[in-house]
Amino acid sequence: MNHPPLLKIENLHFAIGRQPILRDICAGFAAGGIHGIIGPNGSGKSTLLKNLCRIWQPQTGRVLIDGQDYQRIGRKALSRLVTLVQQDTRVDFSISVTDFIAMGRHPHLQRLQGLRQRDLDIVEDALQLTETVELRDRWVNELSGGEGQLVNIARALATEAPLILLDEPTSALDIRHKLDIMKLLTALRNGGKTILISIHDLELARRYCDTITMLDQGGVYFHGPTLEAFAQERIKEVFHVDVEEMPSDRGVSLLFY
Ligand SMILES: Nc1ncnc2c1ncn2[C@@H]1O[C@H](COP(=O)(O)OP(=O)(O)OP(=O)(O)O)[C@@H](O)[C@H]1O
Repeated sequence: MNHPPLLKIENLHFAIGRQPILRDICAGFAAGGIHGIIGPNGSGKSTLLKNLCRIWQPQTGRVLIDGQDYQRIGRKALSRLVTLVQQDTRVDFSISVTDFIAMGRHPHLQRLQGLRQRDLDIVEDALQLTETVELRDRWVNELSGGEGQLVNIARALATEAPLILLDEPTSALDIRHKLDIMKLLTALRNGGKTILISIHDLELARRYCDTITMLDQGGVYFHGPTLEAFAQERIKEVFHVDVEEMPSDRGVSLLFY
């Protein structure tokens, strides 16, 4: 991966009230990669993702998307560049899967404009890519956690945003659905998307992410290639556990103790 960074974070500080949550975050994320954000509970992963799509705004520092300061980008245009798949997929209103995914087209439409054929085609593609075609007429609020997560990703795809942020998309899923999501993200990366994923499962992170950003107490402890991230001393210092890499024919598994 030798692409220039699609996303650059410069000296980002974020506080809630007087409580500093993120401090002096600096990082660059190359286009066309899966970038893992890891760190203990409360280290700031979700808060960082929310700052990167302007749900929350940093008090100081800059976020550059494709070289442009995101504060200078209008809300709709920003939604066409970056989209967040939140952790909680539940909605408290009845909406069909197809209509929910079609909401991803809103940044491309004028106010009160209906969906055009191109929008319907993109929704169809998102259903196909996420293998959710069979769910299309179901109510979103009646889906299982795994189904809901796929539909959420389909909505993100419908935005056509090149930058997709995912907040712990695998945490509530069984092992098969976890692997399905990671394989889907790999396919999207191979298709050119840039993906930032906060993830607790360190084994999945090691296997599927191209780079790792390790947060500790609101700061960046490590930012670089995945294989370097999992050095014993780093894991020990940030997660306070020991780790041993166990190589096998199928890759490397991690033993924590
Ligand atoms: N709305 C809020 N108001 C006040 N403090 C908050 C709010 N949201 C998050 N925080 C605090 O910010 C810090 C970082 O939280 P955040 O959810 O970003 O961490 P995280 O790394 O995603 O955690 P986890 O792995 O448990 O999901 C925590 O100390 C949390 O208590």
